Formats: sequence, structure tokens, C-alpha cells
Amino acid sequence: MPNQLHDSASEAKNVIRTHRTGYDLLLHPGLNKGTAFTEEERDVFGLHGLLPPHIGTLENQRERRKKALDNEPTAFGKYSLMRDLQDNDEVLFYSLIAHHIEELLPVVYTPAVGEGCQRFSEIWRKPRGLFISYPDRHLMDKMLANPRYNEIRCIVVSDGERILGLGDQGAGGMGIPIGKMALYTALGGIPPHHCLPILLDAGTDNQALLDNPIYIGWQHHRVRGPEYDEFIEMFVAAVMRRWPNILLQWEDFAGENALKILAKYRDRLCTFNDDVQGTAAVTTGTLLAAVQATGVPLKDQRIAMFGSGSAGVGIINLLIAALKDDGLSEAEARQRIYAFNRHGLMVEGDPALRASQMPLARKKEDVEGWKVDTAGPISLFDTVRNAKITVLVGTSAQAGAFTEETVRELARNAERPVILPLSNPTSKSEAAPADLLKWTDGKALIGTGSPFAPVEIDGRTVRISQTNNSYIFPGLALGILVSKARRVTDGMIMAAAKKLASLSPAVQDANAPLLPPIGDSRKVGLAVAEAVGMAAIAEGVSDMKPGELGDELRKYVWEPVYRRYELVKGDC
Ligand SMILES: NC(=O)C1=CN([C@@H]2O[C@H](COP(=O)(O)OP(=O)(O)OC[C@H]3O[C@@H](n4cnc5c(N)ncnc54)[C@H](OP(=O)(O)O)[C@@H]3O)[C@@H](O)[C@H]2O)C=CC1
Ligand SMILES: CC(=O)C(=O)O
Ligand SMILES: [Mg+2]
Repeated sequence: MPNQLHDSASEAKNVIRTHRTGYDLLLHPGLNKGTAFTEEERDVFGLHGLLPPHIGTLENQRERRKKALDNEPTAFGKYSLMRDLQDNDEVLFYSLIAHHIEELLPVVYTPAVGEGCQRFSEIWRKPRGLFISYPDRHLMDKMLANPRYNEIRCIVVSDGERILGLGDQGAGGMGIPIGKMALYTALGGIPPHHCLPILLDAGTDNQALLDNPIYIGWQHHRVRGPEYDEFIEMFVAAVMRRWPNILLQWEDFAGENALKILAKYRDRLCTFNDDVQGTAAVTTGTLLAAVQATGVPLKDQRIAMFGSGSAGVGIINLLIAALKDDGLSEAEARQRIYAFNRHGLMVEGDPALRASQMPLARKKEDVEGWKVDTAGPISLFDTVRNAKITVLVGTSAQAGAFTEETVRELARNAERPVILPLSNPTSKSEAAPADLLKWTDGKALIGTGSPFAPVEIDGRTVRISQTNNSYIFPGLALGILVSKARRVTDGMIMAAAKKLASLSPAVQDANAPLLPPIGDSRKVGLAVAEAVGMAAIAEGVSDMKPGELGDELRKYVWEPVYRRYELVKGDC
């Protein structure tokens, strides 16, 4: 095919065949090697003069970029530099991340990506991914038909309405699909040219964006109701026409839309919602590891779920399955969980409950006779005190919601309380780990959504685990792609959770962190992928033979190294 950018078969042999030359080649981020083009390649591809004379290596290119990053004082500045690098030279971008993973994940992902989305219009420079706006919806097929997308195998899509805990960021939400797909490659080894970030621009209700003359999105209030549903339907149908076997990941949709869309499409194509299912897997995996460290089985823990939106509902549903695996009936499993919305503990009969929340509400008799400090909805503190909560999970985006009083009360209920303030970015975390350790005399087992520095307490250094779905979705996607799974089943999500739990350092040593170091994320991604692929086979949604999976995974994984180029002569 003359206008194909990458020939996979050739690439496997470390050769890229392309028709592009000169500027056209240098301006393509998937093909540009900058100063690393060899003398011979400069001759063949007409690059003399367009590049400085120095023939560089990937190693000295990394050194140059790292210096620039180190000289940049702000997280946003570093984010912006990394985005520019990604749009300039993908191999160098991923190689730099691979060499400085702990330092750079917080730059390309949470927390810096949050400000990246808030200020996306300020730094938008080059096209990356696809913006599909509501007024352009009838052009969808034409947009997707672009030959540039011939090799796409997976998509992350957002409508920008619930960006981390920062609310509606409109078209700026594109920073999230871009960031998630960067981790598809950095942690999952999925080739970047198989990945397409998409932003569905259905408008924004963020007044600051509506008033901002440099806002890059459609300056219009959000389309809602049947028009929105039809927009999503048009999108899914167009995607399926273009790529019938695509993997479609939904990201950072507002809670009710997230759950509704997942329910509607999960049996129609290979799709998952990361906030619902990826978060459920990382949280369940962390808890399965934590209970081994506490010595108290999951079925004997009492869990407060603070925030019952897309993440909270997803976590509760997978936890119920894990509690059933631990020997409880469905009804007994539900009794272990106390779920909150913005009003307080969810109790049946509350008119504010949404459809997805009704099955999670407690019965009125469950809370009868409770000693409560305040009239009206029951607070987290009163629930911790009365229900003798042992595990606290936060997906509320309410900074500081886990107060000293509540955490000290929790510490009375368990020798090793488990506390997971999962909200992102850092500014929205329900608590800071240093406080949690102080208030629990160093006993709490902690996992946070965004990265936190280690904490010194009682003469020891406690590394804080990052309970973020980034431990799951890159491996989940890789396992799905390699096994050619047709659907994403609950069994595949649970397999990812259990694999993560099995890799926990706390399983060997109760005082070790709950999750592997971020530096091991790539290994975790591969292990999760294998578990997901095996589950897909076991559940009958993949036709691969179990013995083939490992080899196929290793063959598929992309490494950030420069390849040799060959010129394809043709009519393009
Ligand atoms: N660590 C990780 O991997 C992940 C972290 N997250 C983080 O979780 C947070 C929530 O995400 P998501 O579930 O998708 O968002 P949603 O908007 O879908 O849900 C938020 C939930 O929090 C509740 N809430 C809001 N205010 C309060 C309050 N004062 N007290 C108690 N509950 C409150 C909401 O209540 P109501 O139902 O009444 O509106 C809702 O149930 C975000 O910060 C996000 O970044 C999300 C996914 C992954
Ligand atoms: C991590 C993530 O997906 C979120 O905060 O939305
Ligand atoms: Mg998300």
C-alpha cells in the first residue's frame, strides 16, 4: 500500500519502509529521528541541510532533552516540553520515559496532565489524535477514513466532562486520551502507530472556557439528552464500520454517562471504561494485597466507599465479586460495603440516589439505633464509628475529606487500617499520606491515586503506593489486543486485579508497600496482559491457544529504539 506509514512485517525486522522524504519525514513524529539519521539516510531521504551536521545517538538526544527538562522549574512547563517532544519524535519521547519512569510518569500523566488539560488551549500546537465536534458529526466517516489511521487498533476516547477531579475541561480534556495512550506504549509496549486518542467535543458547561477567546473547542453549552446519546451512537457505529475489531476505551466521562455508555456498548464491541473497570481492578488488587498484610480476610473487612460515581460504582461491583470469591453470598457481600454520595451515607429511599446507586444503598434498618453526631444524612465519621469500618476508599474528588477525627476513629477498628484516597490530581486527594500515618501511629496501609513522596515516620521510610488504574489499563489493553479478544469480560478485569495483587511486595512482607514500584510498571503491564489474555481464552472471547499467548505478547511489544529506514518509491 503506497501511503502506508509503517510496514509491520518490515518493522519487526527493525526496518521501516516509507515514501516520505525531507521535511515530510522530519515532521512526522512517528518517523523523525532528528540528529540520529545516518549519513546514508540523509543522502537517500534528502535530509542534508535540514539537520545540523552532527550525527547523534538516541543516548545523547536523551541527555539533551533531560537537561532541558531539568532546567524547567514548573510541572506544567515539563508537561509542555514532553508534549512537544511527543509531537516531534516518538521514539525519543518513549525512550526518555523508559529511562526515567518514576520521574516522568507524573509529568506525562497524573498530576501534571491535570493542569495540561486545564491549559490545553495555551499549548495546542500540532495535531495529535482526532477532535470530533458535535457540529461536524456528519463528517465522522470521512474523518476516520484518513489513510493515516489504517493501522489503528485501539482508541481512548473522552468527552472531557469529568477530567480527573477537575470537572469539565471541554476539548482540553484531550490531554487525557493522549496521556493514557502514552502509557499504552510506555507501560504496555503497544506500538504508538496502533493508538488513536479521540476527543468527542459535545460542548462545555465550563463558563471560563465558554468566555475564553483562545479556547480551542466548540464554544457552546454541552449537548445533552437524546442528542448526546445519538452523537455517541454515531461515533460507535462509525468506529465499528472503520475498524470492526477495534479496542475502544472510554475515559473521564461524567459518572452517569460513563456507566450508561458502558452498559449499552460492552456487549456490542470490544470495549471497557477505565474509570469504572480499570479503577475497580487496581483497587481490588490493592485490597487483596492489603488483606494479606493485615492478616484479616477480605470477608471480615468493613469498607467505606466515599464517592459513588463511575469509579466508586465500578469498585463496589468488583469488590462484591471478590467478597463472593472469599465465601460470602451476594447479600452478605453487600453488607460489607457502606457507600457515600455527596449527601452522605446512601440509605434507601433517598430521592437524590441515581439509578446506578440504588442497589448500593443501605437498608434503613441497617442504620437504626446508630449513635450520630448530626441530624440528616449520616456522615463518614459516624459510619466509621458505628459500622466499625476497617477500609476507607475515596473517589469523591473532595480534598481533605478524610479528616483527622475520622481517621483516628478508623484506627480504633483495625490493627492495620487500609486507606486509599484515590482522587486525582494531588490537589483533590482525600488525605495526604504523611497525615494518615501520623494519625494512625504509622499503622495505616496506604494507596493514593496520584504519586506522593515517601514519608519518614518512627525512624523508617514508608514508600507510598500509587493505586492508580495505570497499573491495569496498559496491560489490560495489551492482553486484549494480543489475544484478539472480542469482548472485555468481568473475568478479565478480575484476572487483572488478582495478577496485580500477586505482584504486591506486601504479600511477602507485611511492612512492604502494597504495590510494586512505579519503576516496575512495564513488567507489571506484561504480567497483567498475560493474565488478561489467559482469562479471555478461558472465557471464550479469544480463539488463541493458551500456549501461544506468551510468544505472541513478546513478538508484539514495541521498543523505543531507532530503526533503519528504506525508501519506498511510488506514486504517492
Ligand atoms: N486512582 C485512580 O485510578 C482513579 C481515580 N479517580 C478519581 O476519582 C474521583 C472521582 O471520579 P469518578 O468516580 O469518575 O467521578 P464521578 O463524578 O462519577 O463521582 C464522584 C462521586 O463523588 C461523590 N461526591 C461528590 N462530593 C462529595 C462529597 N462532598 N462527599 C462524598 N461524596 C461526594 C459524588 O456524589 P453524587 O453521586 O451525589 O454526585 C459521586 O458519587 C476523581 O478525582 C478521579 O480522578 C477516578 C478513576 C481512577
Ligand atoms: C486515573 C484516572 O483515570 C482518573 O483519575 O480519572
Ligand atoms: Mg480517568
